[in-house]
Amino acid sequence: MILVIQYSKYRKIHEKEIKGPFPLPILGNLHSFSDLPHHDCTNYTKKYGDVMRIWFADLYTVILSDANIIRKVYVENHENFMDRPRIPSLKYGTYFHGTVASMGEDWIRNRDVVSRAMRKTNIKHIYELMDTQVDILLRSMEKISKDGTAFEPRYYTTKYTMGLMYKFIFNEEVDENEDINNGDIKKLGDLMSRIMEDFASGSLWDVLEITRPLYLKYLEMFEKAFPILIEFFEKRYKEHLKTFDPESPRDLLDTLIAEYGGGDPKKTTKDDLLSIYSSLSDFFFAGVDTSSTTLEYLFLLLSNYPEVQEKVHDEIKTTLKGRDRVLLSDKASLPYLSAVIKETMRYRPVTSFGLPRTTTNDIVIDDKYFIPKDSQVLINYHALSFNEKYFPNPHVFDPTRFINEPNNQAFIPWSIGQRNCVGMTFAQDEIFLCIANVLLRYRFKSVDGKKINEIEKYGITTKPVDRFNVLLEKRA
Ligand code: HEM
Repeated sequence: MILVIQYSKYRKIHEKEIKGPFPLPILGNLHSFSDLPHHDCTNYTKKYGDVMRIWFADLYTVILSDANIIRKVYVENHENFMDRPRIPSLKYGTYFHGTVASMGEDWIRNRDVVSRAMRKTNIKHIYELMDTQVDILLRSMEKISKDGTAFEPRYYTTKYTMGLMYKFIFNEEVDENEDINNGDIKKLGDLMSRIMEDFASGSLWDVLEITRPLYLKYLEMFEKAFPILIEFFEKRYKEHLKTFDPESPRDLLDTLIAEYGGGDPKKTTKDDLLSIYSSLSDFFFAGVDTSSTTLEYLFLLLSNYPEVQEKVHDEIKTTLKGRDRVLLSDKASLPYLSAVIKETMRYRPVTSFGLPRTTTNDIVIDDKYFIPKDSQVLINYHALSFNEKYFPNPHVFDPTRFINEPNNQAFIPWSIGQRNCVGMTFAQDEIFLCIANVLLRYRFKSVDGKKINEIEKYGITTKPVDRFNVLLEKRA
């Protein structure tokens, strides 16, 4: 009986149905995935094309690997694709509030609030925060290079982006000597990973209909990560209210307080509070690991390609004409560095499938592809990055491709359209300021003189599979 129900689901649904591999009952196509599912999907494109269908157990999923189609879907048909799939883990991890998880009118309002909040949190102030964090990182590097010990990029790039986010969100300092592998920061990171892991990297329980009632019951009874996170944010919310001045917001939390009721218990609803707490959680979730992993890959690839590292150092040195600090205003004068950052993000995209979207109505895209209502839609960043049509010789790490074509329309690591990454400029600036100032002062290389393993490990953010160290050499 189950088999009949399962297979009736897989029947042909439209003459313009999207092609994909043959599914099995219950698991759909999940059985065919290895521990690098984004690579598996890239391989499937050879047979099924740049728009294909995969059954994630019971969830009909459309995977896009072509920049023109992605534009047609995410920009031209934004309204039909702006929501996120209503999967159980997202429900119990966010109560569908905040920026990442809200839908429809709620999302439109929240996105507007958050975008204004980011603009209002005085831009100059944000740059000063970034500068301070760069200083902290450079002091750690100075000490490590003097001691002659090895430098672990993952630890220090995470400390850099986490320190920045703490200050940006709560106006709180992360102590320079604090070990982020312990204490409050570790607790916060673990909670957020638990909440977002299933949503961002996929979980069988979320997509199996047969076990859904049990799974929902389980989450209702035992999933306590989001309530604990709420307590963490609520404590800071109350602290902020004691000294809150709507005329001079100190941080993101202040600007969200001002936007959602100004802290007045009569004006601030329960929903408003959830929107504030969930938005704070989103910024930690979406803004820490993504940027730190991009920086980690920069350390890895520049160690593996020393000629690129020397060239980019020379460009910075020549441009600065004796100054000892790279400023954001130097960005336009450093095209090779910009190209290196872009090529790193192309060669090793940190979000394998971006964040999932869903369809509000049946739709035919480009007169070719039928996408049914309630499908999950993903971008395969790996396939897009290695699509020869847009990036010739894609398996070669070659920053000059972005010198020749700085505005390559297929380079969209922050997604596109109205629901793209709200932290894009923030991320671009923090990555640029950090790596430029490091490269000005240090040469780095692998510890054993061999190439560092470039293979990635799939996850919420896709990181280098091995933690690695580099040796630092202070430049004259
Ligand atoms: C290398 C760094 C980053 C990359 C590659 C990246 C990429 C992305 C992508 C692909 C999405 C999904 C957009 C979609 O649904 O189409 C996204 C969403 C988002 N990102 Fe980023 N991101 C980065 C850094 C940041 C930073 C630093 C912040 C915060 C300051 C941030 C905040 C967000 C938020 C809040 C969303 C949800 C937007 C919404 O649903 O409206 N991201 N990001």
